[in-house]
Amino acid sequence: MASVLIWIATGAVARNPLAPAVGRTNPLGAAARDDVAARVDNARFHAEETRRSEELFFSHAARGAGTPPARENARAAPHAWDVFSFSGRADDGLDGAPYAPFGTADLARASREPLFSAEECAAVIAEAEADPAWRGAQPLASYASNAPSFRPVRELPHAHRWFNDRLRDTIFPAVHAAFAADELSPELLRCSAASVLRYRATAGQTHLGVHRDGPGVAVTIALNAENEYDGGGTLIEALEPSAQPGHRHGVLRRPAGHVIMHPATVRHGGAPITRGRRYIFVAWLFSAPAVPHGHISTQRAARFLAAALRIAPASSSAHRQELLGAAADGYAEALRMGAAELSESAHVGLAHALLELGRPENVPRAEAALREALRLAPRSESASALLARARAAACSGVALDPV
Ligand SMILES: O=C(O)CCC(=O)C(=O)O
Ligand SMILES: [Fe+2]
Repeated sequence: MASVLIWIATGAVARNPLAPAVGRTNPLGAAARDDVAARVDNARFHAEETRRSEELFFSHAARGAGTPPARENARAAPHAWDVFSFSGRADDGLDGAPYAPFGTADLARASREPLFSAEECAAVIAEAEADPAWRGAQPLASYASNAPSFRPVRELPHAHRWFNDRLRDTIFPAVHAAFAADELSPELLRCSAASVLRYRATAGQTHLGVHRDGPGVAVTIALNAENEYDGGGTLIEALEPSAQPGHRHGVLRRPAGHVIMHPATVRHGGAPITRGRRYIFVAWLFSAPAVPHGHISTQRAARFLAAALRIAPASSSAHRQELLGAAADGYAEALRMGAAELSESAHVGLAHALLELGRPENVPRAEAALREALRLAPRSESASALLARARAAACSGVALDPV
C-alpha cells in the first residue's frame, strides 16, 4: 500500500480515526457529515493526538513555565547539514513541489557531523535487543512485506528517557535550525511516535517500500556503523534522478550518530540491505497548531476501506457495501480538505472504494481519480494496478470482479 498514508511499524497513527464514533449505535452514522462537522471532528482528534503525544514525549508545553532550560541547545547548534532540494518541476510527479511549511530546499537534510555518540546509539540497540519482543510490520501493507521489525521507544525505559532529553536539547532545535520555518519552532514541535527499527538480511527483513508518513518531519538516526551492513539507507524517491551530490541513486546513508530528516510526506523508503543488520531510530514530529485536515480525513476513510476489505466480497454483505460507501464519501471529504496537497492517497483510496463497490457507473470516476493520483505520483504501484483493473472493468462493461 505504498501510496496510502499508513505509518507502519510505528504506531504514528496509533489512534483510530473512528474513535469519535465509538459508542454510537451505528458507527457509520458519522460517515456522511458536512465539512463543518468534519473540521470540528478533525480538530478534536488532533487535539487528542497532541495531548497524547505530550503525555508520552517531551514537549515545551508540558515542561511548565519557569523550568530552567537545562542543557538547552547544548548539542543542537550549529550543525552543518547537506541540503537536498525539490526539483521544482511540479509535473515530474516525484515530489516536484514542497508542502507547507517546507520550501523548495526542504526535500531532505543529512547531518555532516554526528549529533549523537556511538556509545549512546549502542545503548539504545542493547536495550532493544535485551528483550526479544520485536514486532513485525502490518502484514496488510504491501510495501511492508520485507519490512524491518521494530520496537516502540515507549517500551524501552532507558531509551525513552534518553530520547526525551534529546528531543529537548538536540532534536527539536536541530529541526528548527535545519528547516527554518516558524511552524517548526521547538515550542510548537511535538513527537507523535518513535521506534527503533532493525533490518536483518538473514531474516529477509531487508527493506521498506516507498511510502509517505506524516505530515510533519521524519527524523532518522543511524544507530550502528555503516560497515555492519551492505546496502541500506533512506531512499528519497525524488532524489533518484537528481544530480545533487551526497546521495547514491536517491539513497542517503550515514555513519552511526548521524541524522537524516525530511518532510514525512515525501515519498521515501528503506533501501534494501544485502548483508548484516541496520538499526535506525525513527521519530515523527509535527507542529501542534496545524490541524492536518486532509490527512486526518484520509486516515478515517482508510479505516472504513480496510474494514470493508476484511469482509469477503462473495458474501455480498450489505455491511461491506455500507463501509465502502462510507470510505468513498470519506475520501471525497479528504480531497475537499486538501488531502491531494500532501499525497495521492485520497485519490487512490477513492478509486479503490468505488471499484470495490462493483457498479459500472462508478468506473469513470474511479479512472479519473487514478489519473490524478498518477499525475501526483507516477510511480505509485497501487494507482497503476487499480487503473489497469478499472480499464479492464470498463472494457468488459459488466460488474467488477472482486480482487
Ligand atoms: O530505513 C529508513 O531509513 C526509512 C524508514 C522509514 O521510512 C519508516 O520507518 O517509516
Ligand atoms: Fe517512513
